[in-house]
Amino acid sequence: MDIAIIGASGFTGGDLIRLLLLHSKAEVTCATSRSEEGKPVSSVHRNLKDLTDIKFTNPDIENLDADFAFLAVPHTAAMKYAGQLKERGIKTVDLSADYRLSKDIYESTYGVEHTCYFEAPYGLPELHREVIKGADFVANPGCFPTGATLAAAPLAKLAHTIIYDSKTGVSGAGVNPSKTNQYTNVADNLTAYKWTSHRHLAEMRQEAKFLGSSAKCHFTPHLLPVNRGILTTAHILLNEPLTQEEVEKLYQDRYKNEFFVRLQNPSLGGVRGSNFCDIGVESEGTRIVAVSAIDNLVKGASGQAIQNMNIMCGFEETDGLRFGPVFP
Ligand SMILES: NC(=O)C1=CN([C@@H]2O[C@H](COP(=O)(O)OP(=O)(O)OC[C@H]3O[C@@H](n4cnc5c(N)ncnc54)[C@H](OP(=O)(O)O)[C@@H]3O)[C@@H](O)[C@H]2O)C=CC1
Ligand SMILES: CC(=O)N[C@@H](CCC(=O)OP(=O)(O)O)C(=O)O
Repeated sequence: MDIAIIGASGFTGGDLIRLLLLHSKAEVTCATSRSEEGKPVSSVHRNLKDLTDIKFTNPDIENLDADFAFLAVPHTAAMKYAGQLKERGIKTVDLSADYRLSKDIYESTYGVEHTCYFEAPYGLPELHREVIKGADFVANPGCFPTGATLAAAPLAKLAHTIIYDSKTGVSGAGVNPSKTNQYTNVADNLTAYKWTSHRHLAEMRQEAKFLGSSAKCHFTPHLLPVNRGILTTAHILLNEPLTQEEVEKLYQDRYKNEFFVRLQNPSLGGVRGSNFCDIGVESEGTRIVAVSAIDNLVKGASGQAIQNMNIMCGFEETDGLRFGPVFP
């Protein structure tokens, strides 16, 4: 199956190419970048030298010759390509935020008009696998909402409040340098940002609601001086207390058939480079602390996008993704 990656010179585009090298049925035949047009992919993604010989091209959906596409471009750019891909019948996973929310919530959260809106399944397979199966366009979740929602899902319905406290690696900010992600701000440092107003809160609330929860959700992200990974501590405040045994059973039951969710003490090093989400949970009666760890570029983006492609195309769900994290 021929794959096109729109926005292939960025961090998620690079990881899509790297991961798809391992896929048994997919081959990347088109990788776009406007700024790197004509250059070999491996001259930008140097980790891929001698592993791919394709060159960057300009995005041109009208003449695109591919069976499947990934949109790995910033939000608001994705909506410029999505309609055309749909019209051309090219199945697509969009890694941006453009199709994750309802139109009105998207517009109020992102402060822009959505010029090409249609509904798409929210691509968190552990919650939405059945609707992803029949879809031709899937909205890949945000990195923070992936780790946060998986951490709280087994208890969401029983909670009155959920507080997500996340620490993220810097690659979450994309490849372009900025004041926030420059070395002097990040190295040897730890800061909170968008303390009460991060745009991913809308996704977390949407998914809590989907799980039948009426809990109030809150979220504060922190920038950590590492390249990859998100560790989320979810404080789940319950109406009625649960024992440690009861809580563990709820998590085991919920995730017993989920290959990419592992119940063990989570750490960034324990999932780095892989599509796993590791979750640990501890009860303090009416306060349950659930901690999750993901690699933001893999389960938080490109790996989950391939997991969604596998489900959409009827492939083995773990194809291209069945490998261990890099540790130490
Ligand atoms: N980084 C992460 O951890 C995560 C990212 N995401 C989302 O995935 C998407 C990609 O993220 P990331 O790889 O980090 O972003 P980067 O900024 O690293 O890369 C963006 C890519 O999109 C291309 N691009 C930018 N603007 C346009 C445009 N208007 N039209 C066509 N191509 C464009 C760029 O190349 P060029 O400008 O040369 O064309 C580049 O290849 C974003 O929507 C991001 O929010 C989601 C989850 C996690
Ligand atoms: C460190 C950092 O800046 N992280 C980004 C993560 C967002 C992201 O990548 O998710 P989207 O797909 O919704 O853009 C942020 O906090 O905005």
